[in-house]
Amino acid sequence: MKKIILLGYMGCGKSTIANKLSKIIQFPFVDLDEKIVEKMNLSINAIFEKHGEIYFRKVEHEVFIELLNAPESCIIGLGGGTPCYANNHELLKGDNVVSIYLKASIETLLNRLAFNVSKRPLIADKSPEDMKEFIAKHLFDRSFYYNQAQYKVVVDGKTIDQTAQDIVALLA
Ligand SMILES: Nc1ncnc2c1ncn2[C@@H]1O[C@H](COP(=O)(O)OP(=O)(O)OP(=O)(O)O)[C@@H](O)[C@H]1O
Ligand SMILES: O=C(O)C1=C[C@@H](O)[C@@H](O)[C@H](O)C1
Ligand SMILES: [Mg+2]
Repeated sequence: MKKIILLGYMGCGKSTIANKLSKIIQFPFVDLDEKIVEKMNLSINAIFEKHGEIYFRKVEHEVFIELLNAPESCIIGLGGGTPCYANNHELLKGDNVVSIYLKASIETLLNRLAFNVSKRPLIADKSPEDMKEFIAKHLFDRSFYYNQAQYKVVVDGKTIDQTAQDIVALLA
């Protein structure tokens, strides 16, 4: 049983790359955010609105543990904040775990998030002018946790296929 964990900031491409990788290595892909939505029967936005972020982080931790303990091999796409709360970063080095930080520059993140903020409650209210500064600070705060991953793959300027192939090479 092997768990391949993709982590990184919102918009770095965790879900997109995990979907691609899943087709190449024939491991199922499980998206932690989607599992949380399924379990709570609420959107991520609605969980934040109704219950608040602290509650979201508690559920996120529980669902992450459930996925790690599931018997089958799979690719797990974490939420952008998962490694930064509830000591989840300590779970990135466990037995049978391969954790990979998809590292994106602020410019790449801005481009990829530009038309996609509404489903991401932490940035939904940011104006385009404020976004760059917010991401720069947030990424700085979170980098310590992201850097706890076993591997780092830089995604800037790469196609989805190239990043997926970089990961395949790591896993070989
Ligand atoms: N080369 C690329 N690699 C990955 N994603 C890309 C690439 N080029 C464009 N994208 C786009 O970037 C956007 C963000 O990707 P994605 O939703 O997979 O990020 P994420 O890390 O899962 O974000 P979140 O943490 O918010 O779930 C998507 O719209 C995706 O299509
Ligand atoms: O970066 C974050 O803290 C988040 C990222 C998303 O994947 C969701 O897990 C949620 O919107 C919080
Ligand atoms: Mg995602």
